[in-house]
Amino acid sequence: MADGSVYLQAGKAFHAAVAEASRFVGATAPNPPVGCALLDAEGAILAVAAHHRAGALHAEANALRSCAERGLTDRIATAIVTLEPCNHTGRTPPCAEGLLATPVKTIWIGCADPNPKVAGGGAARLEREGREVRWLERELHSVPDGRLLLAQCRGLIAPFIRWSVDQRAWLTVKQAVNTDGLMAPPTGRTTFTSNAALNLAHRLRRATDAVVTAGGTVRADLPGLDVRRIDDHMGRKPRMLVVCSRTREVPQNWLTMAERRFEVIFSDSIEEVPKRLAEAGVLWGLVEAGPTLLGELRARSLWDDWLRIAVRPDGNEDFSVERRHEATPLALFDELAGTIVAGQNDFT
Ligand SMILES: NC(=O)C1=CN([C@@H]2O[C@H](COP(=O)(O)OP(=O)(O)OC[C@H]3O[C@@H](n4cnc5c(N)ncnc54)[C@H](OP(=O)(O)O)[C@@H]3O)[C@@H](O)[C@H]2O)C=CC1
Ligand SMILES: Nc1c(N[C@@H]2O[C@H](COP(=O)(O)O)[C@@H](O)[C@H]2O)[nH]c(=O)[nH]c1=O
Repeated sequence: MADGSVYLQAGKAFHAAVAEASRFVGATAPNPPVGCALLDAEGAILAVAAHHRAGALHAEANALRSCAERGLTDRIATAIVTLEPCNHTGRTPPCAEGLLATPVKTIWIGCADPNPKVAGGGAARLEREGREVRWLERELHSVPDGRLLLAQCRGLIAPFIRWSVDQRAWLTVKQAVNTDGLMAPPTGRTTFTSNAALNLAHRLRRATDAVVTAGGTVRADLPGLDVRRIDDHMGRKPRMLVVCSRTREVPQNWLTMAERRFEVIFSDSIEEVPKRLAEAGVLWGLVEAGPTLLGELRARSLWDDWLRIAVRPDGNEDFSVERRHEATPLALFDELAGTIVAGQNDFT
């Protein structure tokens, strides 16, 4: 096969693997979401699969099983993985071994595994056995949408890295701003953004492990903070956490909150919040709070990325993303990915 079509097929398969992994973002903690596509020698996709939840099969194992069930194992020529295959036995057997049990010739890897137990080991194991390992990062300009796909592969694991390396939850702030530059909705309402923006907000809720709000918003809005507006929400219910200071009184809506199974994080010091969330098992938290908490998070650089939805006087909206790291899980959302890839080096 000519190199051009190899790149075309790899790009297509990376898109499929990222899309499948994205469906399980928010369901795999404390593991990262991972996707895998297996291709035949002509570049046709034989199977696409993802890791569904901790303890369940890894993406590669799931895709291999799908091929085995249909008698297609002998046709596997290329594997596309969003994350380097593992080579250690954890809750499941090593994926590198699973791949080595097939005739796979080439393994394309989206990004290296930051887990010190894997870190380069999976790729090295495959190469030692004579299989070709190709890193998306090194062939970005040849693979169609290479930069977008790399941003998405890195975005899939960004909260996991923050959690496992820094023991902190990844915090995405979502802030809606009206034409006056203010965040308060009109009386009697809890939101003021368009359906498109609210749909995105609910997809973000579905993808995150917890929605984080604060005492002021609970008192003003008694927010639901649940996942609606999405058909394919797969029963996802992010935890709902409320940040309160110990020194102030417990929000007066406490009883209703308790019925809705809110959890309260009392925090003497706001600096502790990302760490406290990580301890509570949250890899990725979506902050939907008012200007007081947002001001505190910003002043102390306690956020990882910041999505601002600004309503313009003509009623349209501008979506902008600020980020403090090169990788961001917001790259997984179609309406934000373009801005993120365009401003690839534009982070603090
Ligand atoms: N447009 C938008 O995107 C959004 C708008 N809103 C709007 O925001 C308004 C409410 O905002 P606001 O009153 O500023 O309230 P916040 O939601 O920012 O909550 C403030 C509360 O957070 C807690 N808190 C603040 N700082 C700390 C700290 N250092 N340590 C621990 N806890 C802390 C305190 O809770 P406590 O007092 O309980 O101790 C404080 O009262 C509402 O009108 C709501 O509709 C809300 C969310 C999103
Ligand atoms: N105002 C505002 C938002 N505000 C957030 O959404 C909460 C209401 O959501 P729910 O209780 O699920 O209906 C509200 O309390 C606040 O946390 N979100 C937005 O996408 N757009 C908006 O204009």
